[in-house]
Amino acid sequence: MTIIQRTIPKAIKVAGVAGFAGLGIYCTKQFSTAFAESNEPKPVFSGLGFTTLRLQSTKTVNHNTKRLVFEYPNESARSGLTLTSALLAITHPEGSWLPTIRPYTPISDLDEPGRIELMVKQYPDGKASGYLHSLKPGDSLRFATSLKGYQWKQNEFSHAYLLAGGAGITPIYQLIKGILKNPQDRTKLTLVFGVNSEEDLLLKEELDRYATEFPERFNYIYTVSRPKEENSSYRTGYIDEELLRSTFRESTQNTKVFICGPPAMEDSLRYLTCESLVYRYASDLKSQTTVPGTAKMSGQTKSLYPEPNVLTSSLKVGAVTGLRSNILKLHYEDKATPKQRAYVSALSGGVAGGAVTRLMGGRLVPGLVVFSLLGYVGQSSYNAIDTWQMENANTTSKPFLQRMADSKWIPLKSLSDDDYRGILNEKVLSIEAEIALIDDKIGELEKLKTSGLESGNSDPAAK
Ligand SMILES: Cc1cc2nc3c(=O)[nH]c(=O)nc-3n(C[C@H](O)[C@H](O)[C@H](O)COP(=O)(O)OP(=O)(O)OC[C@H]3O[C@@H](n4cnc5c(N)ncnc54)[C@H](O)[C@@H]3O)c2cc1C
Repeated sequence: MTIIQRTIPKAIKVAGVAGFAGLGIYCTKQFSTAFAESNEPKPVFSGLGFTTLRLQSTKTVNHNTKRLVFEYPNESARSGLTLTSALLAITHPEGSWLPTIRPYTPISDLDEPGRIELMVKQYPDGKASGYLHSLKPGDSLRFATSLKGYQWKQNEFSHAYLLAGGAGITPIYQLIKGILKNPQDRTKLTLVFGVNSEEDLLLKEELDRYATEFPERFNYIYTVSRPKEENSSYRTGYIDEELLRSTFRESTQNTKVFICGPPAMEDSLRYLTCESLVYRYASDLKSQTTVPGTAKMSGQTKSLYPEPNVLTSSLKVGAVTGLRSNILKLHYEDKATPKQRAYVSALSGGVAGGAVTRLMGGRLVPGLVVFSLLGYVGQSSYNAIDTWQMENANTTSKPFLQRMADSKWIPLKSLSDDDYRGILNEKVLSIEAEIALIDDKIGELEKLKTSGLESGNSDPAAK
């Protein structure tokens, strides 16, 4: 903070703050005016903050999956979410003293007024999913802010390949629904949906309906790894390279692959790209031989949501910063010494880092220790740099050559004026001493000359 304060002139800062304030007021006014004009209530998930919704109804889909419908406080309110978004649900699993936060993707129309629907698969010993499955109509659930995934732009790609595994179909389904219901969007979609058994083909009815309604734009392939039916009508096996090679038949220009599924599936598929798969397919057709070489990661493959560690890191940074600035403001009234700042950063890092790590399913103590250390070391380094900068701000900066000469690693020495004067004085003294010696010599010679002359005059024969 200090660095910014020092480098940005006060006038610019004031103008910036005023600008932001103005923009904020303008946006708020525009926003409220728009809603006032249209008589629409404020979107339910607008901005940051918590939202508590009442569970209206539940529906069992299969042995481990349920659909949960939540109602908005105002029946004409809409979600305000965009493609693709998920909601962070705050759950309170039994026996856990800290809440557990997990993202869940709405499967209902994001513009639908009055309600929102989630589809939740329960994992064995799953904390959040177990809690959500235990909820009864009339119970309420709190949501933290919404989580934005890939920001879809209509007609950005001519064809999108969507690879979904298990409950990973929910974000992919939200995308399919949003694209197909937009009459201006002409993107073609191919879904490859991999599940364990036939009963795990979630949202199958809806997907079948879309395939019938939009035969030119939407098609799908279901693949079942452990089919229960003897003569299953579905492809058997995982989503693998062979399946993708037979699916990706189009030119790779302007196509994109989206992946959403269990971490292991995402990891194994991420390294296969649309480009490499089409290339391999084309080469195989020509030569009928296997194309050597491993597929490389490229920008054409995209996970729909940020990596969980990116999400966790952002939450941690946000929590640490918030906690730290509040302690500094409330307890120290923004007058903490550098040492106190280091302690506050360590404390905030530990508490916030530990809590977020725990909330996102990690272990509390390692999170606490690592983040308090990071907080302390980070703040101390900042303090050291800040002190160094302050000291340097008060001294005039030296030219580059002089700084080089000042370095103990360079065998040159830079001279100050006093050093230089001292050396000159030494020289003058030594010259004066030499002059004095020469004077002595001249004196002696003159003496010799006079004494020689005198003796020559009295006894010229001695010469
Ligand atoms: C952006 C996003 C959107 C999501 N949307 C949905 C959704 O709409 N519906 C839905 O049901 N889930 C969705 N999930 C997954 C969800 O957030 C939770 O991860 C899931 O419910 C498990 O949480 P838990 O607390 O019950 O399990 P945990 O207590 O964290 O884990 C219990 C056990 O289940 C295993 N497990 C946890 N998650 C998975 C997984 N994804 N695949 C395989 N095994 C797993 C763990 O390894 C562990 O053994 C989404 C995830 C993300 C990142």
